Amino acid sequence: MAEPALEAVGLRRRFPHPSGDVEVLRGLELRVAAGELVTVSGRSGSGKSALLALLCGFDSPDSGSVLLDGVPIAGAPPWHTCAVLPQALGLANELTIAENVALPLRLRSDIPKPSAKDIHARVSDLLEELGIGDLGERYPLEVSFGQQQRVALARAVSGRPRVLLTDEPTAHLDAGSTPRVLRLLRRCAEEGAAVIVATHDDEVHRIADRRVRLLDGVLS
Ligand SMILES: Nc1ncnc2c1ncn2[C@@H]1O[C@H](COP(=O)(O)OP(=O)(O)OP(=O)(O)O)[C@@H](O)[C@H]1O
Repeated sequence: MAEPALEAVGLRRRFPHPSGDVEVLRGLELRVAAGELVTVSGRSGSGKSALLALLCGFDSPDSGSVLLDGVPIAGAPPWHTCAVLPQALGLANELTIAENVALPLRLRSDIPKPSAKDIHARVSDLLEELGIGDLGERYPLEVSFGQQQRVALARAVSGRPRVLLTDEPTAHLDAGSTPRVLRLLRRCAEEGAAVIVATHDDEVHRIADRRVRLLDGVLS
């Protein structure tokens, strides 16, 4: 495999529980190369979301480390480096859908800011591609949860992140929308992102370069 873009080394994470602490991740190892799409399966409660939270720096492991391009992360990296589509979506409800998707492009400070015309074009293309091209001027709470989920995916990918982490990205979609989301995830990998998808959906596993399973706190 090529040098990993994202690497998890010996991740351990324990959570308090009324009947005693539960160690959800027990020395987990994962390496994902740039351009690779990896799906993570595992029963409900096995720790998929907990793993994604560690990989994007929202949470810290009890021991072990997460490396991006060989460098340990300290807190959450910027969106253009590592973007996340969490199950809770995390859209800004006071911004329109188009403004939400434009955020990573507007906030990026490491390169010259794209022009308003380029931002508009990127946002429109993504919304169109995901079948929600007519919703840009609405607010997140004025559309369905499945539509919000696609908005959150568009926002995650708009800044062309090096690493894309998505949690159940097809969970609330109708049959017509799933292929659109799968095509976009695949394209992100083909454009060079390391893509990790936690999912129960066999349709998503079918587009993966590699599938790993989370069981008893480790991947196999
Ligand atoms: N912040 C937390 N505090 C306490 N327990 C937690 C916390 N986060 C996760 N857990 C526990 O860790 C375990 C794994 O949860 P997680 O949400 O990662 O599972 P999952 O595999 O993503 O499940 P699902 O497929 O249902 O989304 C669960 O037992 C959960 O209760």
